Amino acid sequence: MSVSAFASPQRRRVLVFRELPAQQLALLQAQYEVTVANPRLPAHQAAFEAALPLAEGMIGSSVPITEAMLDQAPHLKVISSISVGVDNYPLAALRSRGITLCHTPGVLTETTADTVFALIMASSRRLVELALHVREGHWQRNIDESLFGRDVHGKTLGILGFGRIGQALARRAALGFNMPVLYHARREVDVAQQAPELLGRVQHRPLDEVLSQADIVAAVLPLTPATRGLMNEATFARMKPGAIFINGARGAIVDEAALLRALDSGTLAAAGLDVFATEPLPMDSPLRQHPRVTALPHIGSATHETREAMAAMATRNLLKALAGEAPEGLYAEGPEPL
Ligand SMILES: NC(=O)C1=CN([C@@H]2O[C@H](COP(=O)(O)OP(=O)(O)OC[C@H]3O[C@@H](n4cnc5c(N)ncnc54)[C@H](OP(=O)(O)O)[C@@H]3O)[C@@H](O)[C@H]2O)C=CC1
Ligand SMILES: O=CC(=O)O
Repeated sequence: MSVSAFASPQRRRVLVFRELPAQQLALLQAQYEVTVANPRLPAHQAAFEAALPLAEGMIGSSVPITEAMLDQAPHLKVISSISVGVDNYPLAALRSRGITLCHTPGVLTETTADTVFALIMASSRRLVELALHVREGHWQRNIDESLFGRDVHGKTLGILGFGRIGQALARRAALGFNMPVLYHARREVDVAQQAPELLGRVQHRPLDEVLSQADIVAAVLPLTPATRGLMNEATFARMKPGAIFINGARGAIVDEAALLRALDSGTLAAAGLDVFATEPLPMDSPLRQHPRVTALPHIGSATHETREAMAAMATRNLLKALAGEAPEGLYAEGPEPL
């Protein structure tokens, strides 16, 4: 991505802080003066900072937007995130400054649930480890039980967070793999209304019960002050010995040192992780090389179809909100609605 600006003093300005497909960029350029600059790239930092003072709209993802940045952007009206998660944004500061936040719920739900289920399969059946066994030339005779995995079908799945992605994951597990599902969320979902196909197949339970009864626990809830560090020494200790932990939410909901201890002590048989406290995962993180960790580079929604749909929705959101109309992906809730 190159830093680009198309200057004209009369037009309203938009700052694109992450790559946007050409078609979406063209839609923005048709109406606005557009600067493309990702502040995570050293070569773009100056352009990003130079664009803030006149920007009325911003669109992008994977960049923590700070109050200091908002201080530099007195004309900012809308931020359109190319993500469903909004943990990169200072929600209270946006609210107090009257800046609209948009995100992309829904369009990535099924793809992300696919990824989380793939991590469940990979961790339980040791797919990455065994594929490497073949690739590295170790398959000289039939494998013995030291390389056997664990069944997924019929096992109890615990889901932390039972919104769009949690329910899509539950459908895969309950309807496809005959798995009883226990879920933890602050509110019980009206399954008959919201997901009738899951009636009788999912149960709302307190966190402790989900952790102590599930064979596999998968996290798909937002990162908020209440969920930061939710999985720690004490909560991992409540899990069944030999259980599997999957994180498809955000890295910071997990105390990674406690996760490593749970793996090394045998409390956990394996972990499948799409997200990490620091991304990209640092080269010296023990999670990179751990034999019982399947680590993915935050690819929950990373298919061609879904990333295009997210970029298109985020662009529509930005254009509508800047035009004073109601965007479909308006982020309306605060971080802690209860
Ligand atoms: N790995 C990846 O690439 C991706 C990760 N994600 C992550 O997944 C998250 C969920 O997305 P989505 O399903 O669309 O979101 P939803 O808002 O539809 O669902 C969130 C769920 O989490 C529950 N929840 C919220 N706060 C708490 C809490 N403190 N304790 C327990 N449960 C809580 C909510 O229920 P209630 O409010 O009743 O508690 C709800 O069931 C995103 O915020 C994002 O962080 C999303 C897409 C891709
Ligand atoms: O992590 C991805 C998101 O959309 O949130």
